[in-house]
Amino acid sequence: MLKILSGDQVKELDRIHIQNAGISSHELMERAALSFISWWKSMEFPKNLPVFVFCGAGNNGGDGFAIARLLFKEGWEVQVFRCFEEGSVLSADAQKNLDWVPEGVLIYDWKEFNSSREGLLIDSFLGVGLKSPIRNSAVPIIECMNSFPGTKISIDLPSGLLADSPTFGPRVKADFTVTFAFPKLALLFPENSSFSGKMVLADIGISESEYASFPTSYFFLQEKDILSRHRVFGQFAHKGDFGKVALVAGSKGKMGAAILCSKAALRTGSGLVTAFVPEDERGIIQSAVPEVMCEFDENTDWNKFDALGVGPAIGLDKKDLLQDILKACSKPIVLDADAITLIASNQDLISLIPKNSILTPHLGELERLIGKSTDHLDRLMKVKEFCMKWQLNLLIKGAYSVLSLVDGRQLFNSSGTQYMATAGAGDVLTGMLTSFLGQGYAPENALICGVYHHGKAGELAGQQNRRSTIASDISENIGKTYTLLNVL
Ligand SMILES: NC(=O)C1=CN([C@@H]2O[C@H](COP(=O)(O)OP(=O)(O)OC[C@H]3O[C@@H](n4cnc5c(N)ncnc54)[C@H](OP(=O)(O)O)[C@@H]3O)[C@@H](O)[C@H]2O)[C@@H](O)CC1
Ligand SMILES: [K+]
Repeated sequence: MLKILSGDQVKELDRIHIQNAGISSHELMERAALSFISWWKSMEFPKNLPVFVFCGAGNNGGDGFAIARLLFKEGWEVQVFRCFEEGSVLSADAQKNLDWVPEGVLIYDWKEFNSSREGLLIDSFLGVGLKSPIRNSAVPIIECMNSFPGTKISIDLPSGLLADSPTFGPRVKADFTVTFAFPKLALLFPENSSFSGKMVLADIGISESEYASFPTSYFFLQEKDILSRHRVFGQFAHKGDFGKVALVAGSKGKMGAAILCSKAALRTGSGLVTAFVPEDERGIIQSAVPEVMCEFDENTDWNKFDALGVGPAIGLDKKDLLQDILKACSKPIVLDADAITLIASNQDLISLIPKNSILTPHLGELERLIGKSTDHLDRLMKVKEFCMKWQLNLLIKGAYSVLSLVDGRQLFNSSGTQYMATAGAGDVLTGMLTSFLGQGYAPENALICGVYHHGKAGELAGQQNRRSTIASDISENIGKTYTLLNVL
């Protein structure tokens, strides 16, 4: 898993890599520029548009000068806009790349920029070197870039955005941010999404082993991390191996939640799925999902199941049932929706939750559970504390959902799409997580596989249906995610 380092650690990582690879810092900058160019080519921007590159005096600006040179070589009309006084001292690598800007690329002062021209703007003014809110003298430069209505692409970070803490001052509003080596933490904060635009991760050839000595609790979960987390089932596997799970879900008028999570558990691979639903409502689920069995006796032996998912639409009058389940269960379980609201308003229940269980609140439920947060960083810290204190796993849902683990690690998921913001998507996830637990996955792996495949299934559904995606479409695409990732 890719470590997410702090802006301060970048220089040290550079130093280690430069030493290991036997290259100069200027060569590393060239790699960054080349990596950017390969993304640029994949975008197929209209070639008739001129490119305006805003460059600062540090290494972020150095990237910009190199990119200007490489784009010019590719046949683009390129203009550079200097974001520093003429005669300023530049970083050594930026100066070298400035010296290498070919004659065909005209260099102007940023004040000469005409924002009403059509073109593509590259923001290479400030990157991870920014450690405090920008100086007053830099504000008009940011405003100038933001007055440009065309596509804006930020290099490494939108200028003005701090790499890993909340930012309040002016910053560039980018359509894309092409960030090097690892995602900068601030690019994953929901409050920055309108500034960072779509994040693109550009590889600059630093291997994960070079990150080994860097302490961090933040990680970025990618497709290549998933397959090894899966269990393999052979030819002789039987229903029992795929697990017997129960879902406590649904109530009068909200039986859809029970249907969605049960079906998702089946689609994820569970051998046997039992739904605990109100007896009067059983007809709905039994005709919608004939593969699901129903039970109604709340005094059942909950430990006869390999895994349990509790909460979707059970109603807030089920505290006693929830308490009985928590007291009875010896294995980790999945808790969602109404179960979390009940726990939030009866906090004495928290200590009854089996260790290593998985909680999947939406933001409203999370706030009820741990209190209000001032921003995402504050939320991350509060959740980490909660998970470590109670030895629980918790998912913060949203773009780049955060998988907060019992040991304090927090993993940002990279799969998913905005089209998953639809009723019942969370019920599908509960079914998937419960299914993986029931298939014998350790809770950490169940959470990682469940969240990643859920996001991937949502992406596939979103590609076909865009905003008409409904939760059932996510479920119907779970199988395709297994094919895509080659999970047997
Ligand atoms: N491994 C990687 O990831 C690689 C990283 N690389 C790239 O290097 C970038 C980091 O470069 P960096 O360290 O030179 O800093 P950078 O962002 O250019 O900022 C320095 C400039 O900001 C200015 N400035 C400072 N504070 C300010 C303020 N409050 N308000 C206004 N201005 C302020 C400061 O001015 P000064 O204080 O010196 O007067 C100076 O001019 C990184 O983001 C990536 O793009 C690649 O090239 C290679 C591989
Ligand atoms: K930038």
